[in-house]
Amino acid sequence: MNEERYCHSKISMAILGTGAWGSALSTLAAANGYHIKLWSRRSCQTLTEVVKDADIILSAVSMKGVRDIISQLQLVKISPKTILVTATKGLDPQTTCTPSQIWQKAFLKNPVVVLSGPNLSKEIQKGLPAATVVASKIDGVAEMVQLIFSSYRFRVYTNHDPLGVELGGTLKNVIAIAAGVCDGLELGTNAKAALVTRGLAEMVRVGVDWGAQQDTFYGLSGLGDLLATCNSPLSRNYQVGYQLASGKKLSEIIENLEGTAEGVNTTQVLVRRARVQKISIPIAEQVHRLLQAEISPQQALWELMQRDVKAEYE
Ligand SMILES: NC(=O)C1=CN([C@@H]2O[C@H](COP(=O)(O)OP(=O)(O)OC[C@H]3O[C@@H](n4cnc5c(N)ncnc54)[C@H](OP(=O)(O)O)[C@@H]3O)[C@@H](O)[C@H]2O)C=CC1
Ligand SMILES: O=C(CO)COP(=O)(O)O
Repeated sequence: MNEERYCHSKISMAILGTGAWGSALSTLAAANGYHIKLWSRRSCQTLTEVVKDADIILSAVSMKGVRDIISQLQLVKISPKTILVTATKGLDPQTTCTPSQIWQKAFLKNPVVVLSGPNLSKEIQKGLPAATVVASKIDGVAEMVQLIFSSYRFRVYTNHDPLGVELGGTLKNVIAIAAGVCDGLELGTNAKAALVTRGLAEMVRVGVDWGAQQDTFYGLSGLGDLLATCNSPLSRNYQVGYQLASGKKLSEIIENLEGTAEGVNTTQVLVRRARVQKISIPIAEQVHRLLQAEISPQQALWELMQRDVKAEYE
């Protein structure tokens, strides 16, 4: 890594996506004195103008925009030294790939960093304390991104398992929908603890099969994000589940939701992948059937509770 090129006072960063998360991340970096160029589809500046000379390009677009943004960026000549940071928590419906896998395939020579953690953007915008993880396989790259965002109110940890960090943030959205249902049905604290713990077991099974490290799921980007999202009405995914429990239709919930609930798409992709890989994910399967309106929330609970008895670890 060229030290001079990355002298911090000179680092320039472009953030793509000015939704809730892109805006919160730009607030954090700007508070540390970095000059950030923001881009969205509604920007006056072109994407080319915004990413020109950027040392770091951070994408905070929702999953449905990832391929679009990448195609547009491929038309712009970006340096192979430019660090690409992905903050999206979703899965590609066509390939089941994670965003970082898509970014890396499109920009083979560029270092790719995953940023993910228990980061409800509304709390961060209020200045409340939080922590996150930046992960890359390449030494020194995640550390660069760590410095940009670290502050007394935002603690950033590095990690060498980008896939595990990304899958933690992505898969917990499915369990957060189930947690919203659990609270909406007023099933109690015992039920919620069981759901979240067994949900984590499903995340670990899927993640390890995918090639991620098991330990990563017990850290901030896995368990940490699972706890935040399953326990907060600020989470859009939790809201989807909570409102389904009250009898609302999914289409109506999504129409009135502030921002994106990635878990709805992620559930479909996850279930498809788990069936191919023959991985048992009973909670995600019931979330899937509920989102497809094949069963009621009460039936989903019944299906989970009447499964055959088994050992906790097998
Ligand atoms: N909000 C949060 O607390 C957190 C969110 N995340 C993740 O970050 C991602 C974004 O979430 P969030 O900001 O909340 O979502 P929002 O719905 O608030 O914003 C989505 C962003 O994606 C952009 N976008 C969507 N499709 C396209 C496209 N085809 N081309 C260009 N841009 C597109 C939108 O652009 P436009 O404005 O033009 O529609 C908008 O900037 C999600 O994957 C989410 O899971 C991660 C951590 C925390
Ligand atoms: O990922 C998040 C918190 O870490 C945001 O959760 P929601 O997308 O459910 O709002």
